Amino acid sequence: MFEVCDLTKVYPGNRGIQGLNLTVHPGEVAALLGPNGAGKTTALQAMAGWVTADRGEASWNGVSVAERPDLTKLHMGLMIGEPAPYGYLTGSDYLKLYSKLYPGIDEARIQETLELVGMSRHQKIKIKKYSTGMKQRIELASALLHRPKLLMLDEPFSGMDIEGRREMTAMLRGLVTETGMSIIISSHQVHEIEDWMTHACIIYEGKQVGTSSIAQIRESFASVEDYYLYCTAKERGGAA
Ligand SMILES: Nc1ncnc2c1ncn2[C@@H]1O[C@H](COP(=O)(O)OP(=O)(O)OP(=O)(O)O)[C@@H](O)[C@H]1O
Repeated sequence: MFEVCDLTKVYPGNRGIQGLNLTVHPGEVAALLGPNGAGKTTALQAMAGWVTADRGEASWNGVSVAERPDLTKLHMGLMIGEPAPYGYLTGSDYLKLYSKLYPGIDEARIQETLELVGMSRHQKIKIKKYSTGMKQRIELASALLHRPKLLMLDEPFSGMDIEGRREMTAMLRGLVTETGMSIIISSHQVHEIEDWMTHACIIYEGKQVGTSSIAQIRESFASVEDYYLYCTAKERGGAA
């Protein structure tokens, strides 16, 4: 189980994320939703231990991510920030480089993972020649290489075409169902993840302004988008 308690990272100008609380159990998919600049990426970076939190913590089965990255990172797959930054490497070489971070990843695992993200036939091409969608697929492969129990994804499909988005969401849904992997995902495309997220966490101007299970949302709202609009309008003081 992944737990986030009062997680806070504030940048000059009072921007960032403040007082985030979230619990994600095996097989759950939590969506971070919010407008541009709301603090979703900062929240993911703080949860992953990529930036030092000012306050609060994230923990995996009770072990602090910040204090014991050696224990917790083995269970986490991260796709945050620019995808596949080493343009001079081929796709397969990029995954080989990543494989050194984890024990027991052999060539068969690399090939299986390339297959999962639909990049087998492009693996010998240099990343600098990839489209944005292909870079995102390779980055997703690097996050899945060690078969993490928790995947953190920041706008993972933003550069993908319609087929790519469909293929990757179907693949991830399959992994969640088959392996109990959990996911924390930020996306502006609510409809793409609406039917497989289990929780929505709405972030607005660095604050968590709503968190609810899909079952609860469906009791009162026609869609997650309506819930999102309700939470953000309420925060602006515009909701009834
Ligand atoms: N390293 C940094 N130094 C200073 N300010 C930062 C830094 N990183 C993020 N911020 C600021 O924190 C705020 C939240 O940024 P963040 O990238 O987390 O938002 P976001 O919700 O992911 O936005 P988007 O949907 O556009 O990706 C923004 O105002 C941003 O300018």
